[in-house]
Amino acid sequence: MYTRLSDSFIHYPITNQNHLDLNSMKELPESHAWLSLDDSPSFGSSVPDLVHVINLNDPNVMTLVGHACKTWGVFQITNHGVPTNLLEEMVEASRKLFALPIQQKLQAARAPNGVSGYGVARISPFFPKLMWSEGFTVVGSPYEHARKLWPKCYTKFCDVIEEYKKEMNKLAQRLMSLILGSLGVTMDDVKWACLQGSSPALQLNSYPACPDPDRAMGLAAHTDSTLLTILHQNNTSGLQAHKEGIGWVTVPPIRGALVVNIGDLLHILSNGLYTSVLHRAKVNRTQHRLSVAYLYGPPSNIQISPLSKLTDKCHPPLYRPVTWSEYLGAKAKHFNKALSSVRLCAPLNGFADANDHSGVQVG
Ligand SMILES: O=C(O)CCC(=O)C(=O)O
Ligand SMILES: [Fe+2]
Repeated sequence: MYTRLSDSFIHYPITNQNHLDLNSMKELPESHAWLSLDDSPSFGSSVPDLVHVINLNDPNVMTLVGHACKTWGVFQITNHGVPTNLLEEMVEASRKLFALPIQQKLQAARAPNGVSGYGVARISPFFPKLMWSEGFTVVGSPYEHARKLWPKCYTKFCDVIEEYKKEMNKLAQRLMSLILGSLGVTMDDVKWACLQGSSPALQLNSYPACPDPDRAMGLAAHTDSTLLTILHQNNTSGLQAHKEGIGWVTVPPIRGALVVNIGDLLHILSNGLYTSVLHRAKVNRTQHRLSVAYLYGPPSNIQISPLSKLTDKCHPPLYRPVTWSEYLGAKAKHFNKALSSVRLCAPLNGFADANDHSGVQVG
């Protein structure tokens, strides 16, 4: 069994990475033209209750966070303490990276069965069409790949990445403490929660302006294989979350706010009480959209299983213990059925795991 994050995809290489230079395309190629974007939302005649915006200084913050985790699995946060200039510097560093010529970016290409480097979305093999996006993943130190991008001046990029990871780690731990608190559990009950996440990943996403955005998909529907993800969507609309009974809802960018997604591992940890949110990114005709996702998980040697405080005779554990990298492997193999693949007992309704989203059209 692999416990190192970098080994997660060793058996699941992406063999056919089609590296088109999207920035130079005047038309949408057939390879990127999606037949159905499942846009049939949305709110009918009633006004939906929108993705919550939570002020982290609110005296009621724990209750608000718990409610958002239960009902949506996604929320936005303000007063999060991450300096604005660091958020801006991170976006500028990404902009510089994605503005490099494609041949240069390919110098730092992710190995077919690796996790770090430049490449297409890891979920691409599950879809018949390609996505209108490019990505750069950092697990561990960014130096090796950054040196290939900028042989002489990679230090600034690496410094920004390291500083960003440091700040995000602080914030992720604060959020974990609130989330656990809202479940009636303390950080002391979950010893590993106070430790540094194993090797949290940073995912830089680039969605160039698209000549035919209604038929293109930036990042197809998926849940994150994390405990939680902190997303900076840089004032450009594109992120949508799916809510049962409502459909796809845009998570509007709010200046200075960050988006928090609940991931599959938190769904497991909470024994299904908190929902991992299905989300996707759309593209637009005029703006190049950049986003930065901080993917936070448990330390690599820790097996995640439903918290014992949340289980009893009437609420048996629904999932078997699984490490982060083992779960990433399950995701690479089963994609939207990964949760079912680690499920111990069938849901009471006899259907597939509600959080597997098998019934939602993800393509
Ligand atoms: O770009 C976005 O808004 C979403 C990115 C995302 O979902 C991811 O990186 O996992
Ligand atoms: Fe995501």
